[in-house]
Amino acid sequence: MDKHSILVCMGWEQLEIRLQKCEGWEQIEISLPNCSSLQVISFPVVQLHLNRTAMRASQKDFENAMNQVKLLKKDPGNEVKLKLYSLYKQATEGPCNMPKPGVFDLINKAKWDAWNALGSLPKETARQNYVDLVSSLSSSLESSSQVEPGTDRKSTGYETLMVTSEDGITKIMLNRPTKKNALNVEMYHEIMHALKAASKDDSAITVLTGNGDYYSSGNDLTNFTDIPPGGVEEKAKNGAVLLREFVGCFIDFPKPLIAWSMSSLWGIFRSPSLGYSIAVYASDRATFHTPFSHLGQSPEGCSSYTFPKIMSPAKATEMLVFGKKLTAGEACAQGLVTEVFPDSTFQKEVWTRLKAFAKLPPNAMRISKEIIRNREKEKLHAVNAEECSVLQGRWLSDECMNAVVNFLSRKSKL
Ligand SMILES: CCCCCCCCCCC/C=C/C(=O)SCCNC(=O)CCNC(=O)[C@H](O)C(C)(C)COP(=O)(O)OP(=O)(O)OC[C@H]1O[C@@H](n2cnc3c(N)ncnc32)[C@H](O)[C@@H]1OP(=O)(O)O
Repeated sequence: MDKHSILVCMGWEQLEIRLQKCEGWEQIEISLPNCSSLQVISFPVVQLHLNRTAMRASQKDFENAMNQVKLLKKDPGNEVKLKLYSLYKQATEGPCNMPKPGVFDLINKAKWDAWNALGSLPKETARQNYVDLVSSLSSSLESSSQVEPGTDRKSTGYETLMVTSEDGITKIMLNRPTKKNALNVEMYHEIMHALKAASKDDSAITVLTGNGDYYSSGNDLTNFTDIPPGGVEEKAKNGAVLLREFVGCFIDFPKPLIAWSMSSLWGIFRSPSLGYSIAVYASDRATFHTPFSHLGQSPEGCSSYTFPKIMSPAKATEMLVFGKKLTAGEACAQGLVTEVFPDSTFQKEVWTRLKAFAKLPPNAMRISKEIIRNREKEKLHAVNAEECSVLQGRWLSDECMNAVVNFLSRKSKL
């Protein structure tokens, strides 16, 4: 009996396949890396040949996969993009042949690390892995886009949120607790989607909150590391467009919006969710922090306009310019928070109030909100545009870059 062994890479796994001839059949033993037992499968010879041919991605498959990547509707995230980049480079140029970028060149260093980590992986295998990865991405993104646009996307339809509707209340909960609910680009888009859906659903009020010990730690600082081919200028421009649209959704949101904060709330999510909510409930252990200057940035979410109006200009300066952190009690005393409850009874107290509010006539609430906010809308959109334009410049500054590098290299925590 003839017996030989080959190693085949499928996706990220390496399989050992042993072949043995057996009267017109070939028997395959597949050894999986994390599995002690061997699986034995018998195929007719002809089928085996077909399968083995199918394992090798052709140049055409590779080119198709490259085109498919350009058509992906949803950002697959930095980690996947780095994998795609490294496999592409390995498949087209072989092992990493670039000098290692400097420590401050975050993006190119991440790319270099990813490519270098592939070592001497053969070009053909890298090509196959690239094709497999793109194919798995296309199918997972297709299945997530099968959700009907405009229909009520429940928790499972979102990657970064949990959205539920009951008792006339739509609850949008940020759901990246391991990252302290930092807002990555996907979360910005999903929040906008969830707000648009909530504005049309049959609930009377909408509640915003966060899962875990942080309501939100603000903008995900790794958003600054994923630089497109157009460079940092293009990144900053896209960031300003995204931020303007994001804040615009809060300005235009028609229903009563209630922020429910049991925990710390930082930066970007704090300004719109406090500035435009008609009520903000906080547990007595919640804190509120806008470290814009610490990060070399400037106010957003219309806070440069709404905070001095809600608080006093002097108190707003302490918060927005000097980054003073407020306790729930202080924020309540200054009008940013509606009411503070002891942590132990917070859920019960707030939920009781929300259920009662949700029974009020929804149209009356919507119209009342409109009349309170409408004459400010134009002004808010103008302030939003101005803040985004100033921030676009700040994102290109050394002050901002250094602050982000310090956080990412764990030199500073605010
Ligand atoms: C050009 C870019 C375009 C972008 C798109 C638009 C952007 C609009 C931006 C508008 C301006 C926004 C301003 C702000 O939001 S300012 C606020 C920014 N936030 C911060 O500075 C907070 C940073 N985080 C911390 O200081 C600490 O994490 C924190 C005190 C919040 C908690 O500390 P703790 O010790 O309890 O927990 P860890 O630090 O271990 O955190 C756990 C993991 O979570 C990650 N994390 C937390 N916060 C962030 C964040 N904001 N961005 C990225 N990652 C975050 C942290 O790294 C840990 O991850 P690992 O477990 O993987 O290490």
